[in-house]
Amino acid sequence: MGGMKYLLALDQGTTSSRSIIFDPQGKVIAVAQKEFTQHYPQPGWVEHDAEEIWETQLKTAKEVLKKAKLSAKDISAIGITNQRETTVAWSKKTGKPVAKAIVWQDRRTAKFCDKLKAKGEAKRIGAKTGLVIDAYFSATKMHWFLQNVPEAKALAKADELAFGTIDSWLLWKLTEGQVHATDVSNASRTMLYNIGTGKWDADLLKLFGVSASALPEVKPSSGVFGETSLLGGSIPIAGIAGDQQSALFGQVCTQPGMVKNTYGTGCFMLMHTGTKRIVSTNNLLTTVAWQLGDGPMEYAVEGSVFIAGAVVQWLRDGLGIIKKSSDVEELAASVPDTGGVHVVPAFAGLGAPHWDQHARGLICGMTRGTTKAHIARAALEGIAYQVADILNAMQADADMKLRELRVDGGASNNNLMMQFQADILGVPVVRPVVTETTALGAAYLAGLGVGLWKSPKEIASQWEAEKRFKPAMAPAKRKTLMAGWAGALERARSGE
Ligand SMILES: Nc1ncnc2c1ncn2[C@@H]1O[C@H](COP(=O)(O)OP(=O)(O)O)[C@@H](O)[C@H]1O
Ligand SMILES: O=P(O)(O)OC[C@H](O)CO
Repeated sequence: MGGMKYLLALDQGTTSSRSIIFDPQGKVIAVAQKEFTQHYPQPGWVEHDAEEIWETQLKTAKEVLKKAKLSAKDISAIGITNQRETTVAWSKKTGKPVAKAIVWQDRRTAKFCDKLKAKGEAKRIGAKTGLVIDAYFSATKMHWFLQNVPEAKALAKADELAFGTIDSWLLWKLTEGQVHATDVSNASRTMLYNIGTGKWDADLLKLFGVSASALPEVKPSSGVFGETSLLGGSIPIAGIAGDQQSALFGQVCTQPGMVKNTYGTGCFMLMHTGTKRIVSTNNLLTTVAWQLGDGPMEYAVEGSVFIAGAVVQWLRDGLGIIKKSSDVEELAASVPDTGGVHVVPAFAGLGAPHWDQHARGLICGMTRGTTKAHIARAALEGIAYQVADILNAMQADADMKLRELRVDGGASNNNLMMQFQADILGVPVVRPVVTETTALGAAYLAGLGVGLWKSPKEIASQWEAEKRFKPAMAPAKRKTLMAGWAGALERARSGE
């Protein structure tokens, strides 16, 4: 493949490490993927071995080059995109992690979060970071390391401790300990970064006991971070973004008001708001979308649903009513509606816009005629209703009506669910040809970082729709169904 240069995206997700090579037209050339171990040492705890993350990531990067029959000299730049918030603590001297990484889903700091809320910290933290107080974000995880891991405490005292989200950890390993940096989008998920000033916030560092010297340098999402020589030649690392922001970029939602929703294990909906920082009055998060080179900081509002595709896994593994995830569509389509059944998949509490840590899942509205098909259909609709709650909150925050919703992620392949989503939203749902949008976003950022393109405008024409789902439900029916969902949701809530 002489002459042409390619982009390599490293997509480090919650359950697997992936590497994808794209050509300059944004077409996938090759993919390599490796799952890694999830550690659940106690109820509510979720950990990853940072060394295993690095090893699987490096392996897939080498493998994807082999598959594509390319070498380092054929790659213009590397882009990193990652599961967000997950926190690694390591020694700057030895480069070794002091403990397992604490994953974004880990709830061990929920009590500490309750204390912070009781102390009335929500307003100050919200104003500085755009986040709500929740165990989800990195700051309380860093605090936990400092309180509970003696080596972290000792290294912090000697000024030899490094903290980082997964992007920083991979960058450190790729540059063999030369670069300790992160990008603005990942920094914005730590709860230590002031998204207005663009700096680590001194008050918050004090509140969580973290010293600035342990934190990575914050840089634009696109631009050269460093170089790696581990793939058989020197390659610049020129783009970094958290996976949801990266998917927003890969969906080319680069104009204010454009929205994407990713249907994976959970759902993450982001609306680009340009250089304007919208403060949600409906319990959504304000987050940094990206910063391109020396351009301005761009923002997004975000709603996160903790359980989406995971409810389909539960139908498969918990109830055993389907063999594989994709079977759910045929089963659900075998009945014309749910027969009044609702499934509220609040297995891990409720995320945005409800933020109820203690809510639990339920199935309601069953009659003697209810079958597994009704339950399967209601489970899919339960995903779509949660997304509708978020979009309604977003439209209220931005005071606008959405023109179309761009979708991606494994569960977006479900046509029945996508049609119901369009129906219940009253907004067209559009699925692109390239659904590897997370990795594509990182490739785009890296390409911009080395000047392969001059601006996102040059990339916009690469986005192409594969299927468009048009809303076909009468508004009165939509209203009745949404009211039914609201009733079910109320029953699932903890009353906290
Ligand atoms: N056809 C389908 N219908 C509904 N859900 C599906 C379908 N195919 C896959 N899923 C769900 O999508 C999720 C996998 O999507 P993926 O984007 O790979 O997730 P993640 O990146 O969070 O691991 C799983 O939870 C799976 O149950
Ligand atoms: O790794 P994913 O795709 O499940 O995404 C995780 C999110 O970034 C968590 O905020």
